[in-house]
Amino acid sequence: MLTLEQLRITQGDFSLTADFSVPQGARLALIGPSGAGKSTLLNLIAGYLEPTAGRVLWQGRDITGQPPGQRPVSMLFQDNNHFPHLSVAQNIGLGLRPDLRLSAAQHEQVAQALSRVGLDGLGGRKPGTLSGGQQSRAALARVLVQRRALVLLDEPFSALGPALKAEMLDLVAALVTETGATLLMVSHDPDDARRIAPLASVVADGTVSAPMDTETLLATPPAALRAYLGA
Ligand SMILES: Nc1ncnc2c1ncn2[C@@H]1O[C@H](COP(=O)(O)OP(=O)(O)OP(=O)(O)O)[C@@H](O)[C@H]1O
Repeated sequence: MLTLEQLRITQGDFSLTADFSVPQGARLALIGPSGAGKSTLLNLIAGYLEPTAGRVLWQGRDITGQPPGQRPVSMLFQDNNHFPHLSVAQNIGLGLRPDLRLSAAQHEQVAQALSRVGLDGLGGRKPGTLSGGQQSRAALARVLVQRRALVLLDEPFSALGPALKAEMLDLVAALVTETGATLLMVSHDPDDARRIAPLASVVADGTVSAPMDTETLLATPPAALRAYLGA
């Protein structure tokens, strides 16, 4: 279970609070207006930002003071954060060993991850030579080899067309189900939340609401979400 315990961050005029838990293996969408703090929340959980107050706990253990690399977290950003000068396989290998001195078993893990995301035979290519959808798959393969308990996605598929995005969301759902990982995903599109996340939280007015059933939330949105959805 991920617990955000009276978590608060203040950056200039902006302040965000969160106080709830997410069950292990859950898939949670974070929905809310631009600038409301969705990325900020993911960065707090990943350790790229420090809270002003409160704690982040994983399975009851306080991880608030841990550096990002030591947290049980994989994070995927909108730009897929590939290193352009490294091959696709090397980019995935970085998820296992930052110095890329992979053992035979780790090379095999990379090959298996490539295969699982449908990129068999493309490991030797540079990321820039892959299509947008293939780059997203490669980024997912890196998350997959890391086998971390918490997977954070910050609108990674927003540049893809609707059909490809739906395919990637289904792949993410399948992968996190296989590994038992807990997923938090930022999305601007309520249909993304419906497709992949049984639970959703609203990020608005300086607060992240406790997770609730996605369909119920979207059917009866609170005022802040109603304004955002344009309903
Ligand atoms: N270093 C900073 N100092 C002051 N304010 C900041 C700083 N960094 C971010 N902010 C503010 O924090 C708020 C939350 O930003 P964040 O990127 O988390 O929003 P978001 O919900 O992810 O937005 P979007 O949907 O547009 O990506 C914004 O209002 C932003 O201006």
